[in-house]
Amino acid sequence: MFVLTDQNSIANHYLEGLRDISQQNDRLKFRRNMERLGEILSYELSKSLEYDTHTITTPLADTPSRKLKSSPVIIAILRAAIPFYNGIVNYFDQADSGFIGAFRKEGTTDSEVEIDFSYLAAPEIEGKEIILADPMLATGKSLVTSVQQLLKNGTPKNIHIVAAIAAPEGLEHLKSHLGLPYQLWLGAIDEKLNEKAYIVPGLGDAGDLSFGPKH
Ligand SMILES: O=c1cc[nH]c(=O)[nH]1
Repeated sequence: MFVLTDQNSIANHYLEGLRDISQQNDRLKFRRNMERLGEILSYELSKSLEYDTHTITTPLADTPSRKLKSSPVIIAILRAAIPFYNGIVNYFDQADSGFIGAFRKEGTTDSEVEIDFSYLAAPEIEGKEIILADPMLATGKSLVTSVQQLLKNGTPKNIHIVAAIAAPEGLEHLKSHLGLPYQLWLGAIDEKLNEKAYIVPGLGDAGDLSFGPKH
């Protein structure tokens, strides 16, 4: 498991920008900070993938260069993941992408959160490295539901779960329910979920802060 806040890096400034209520009134800045975290976590994740060495030709000479063995497939859980996804696809810029509409029903508490699954548009994933972008890993239920739906498109080789902030309850839920090999790439692990299944201290509602409140 990789956690950005374990390290001294500029990524901590971007995470602070996402969390700090005095900076949250700027939607462009919020989305850009989410995108930056997507980019930085993608870079860290990229070190775990397999590469081939091949020879390229510069204007002056031949030289060896490393190339990804195969491009991962990026899956974004709508809608909060869109800016985070943009950061990931900025780095894996030739990847196939898929989109999932899975959201929790309003008014439910942590213990009774129900996931409404409404949309899947994803490529074949058989034998592929999957990058699943879920910026706020709260209960983990929409993530597990998303993976179950994705399995209609094949069985992946490996799943990289990328989140800006995760709750311990969500990480436990993945451990007991995912049933496939996975790696975690996280901005931070926070303290807990509150009674409405929001991450505490967290940052609030990532979808609303990026795009405005839902009606
Ligand atoms: O705290 C949370 C949990 C889920 N989704 C969010 O946007 N925030």
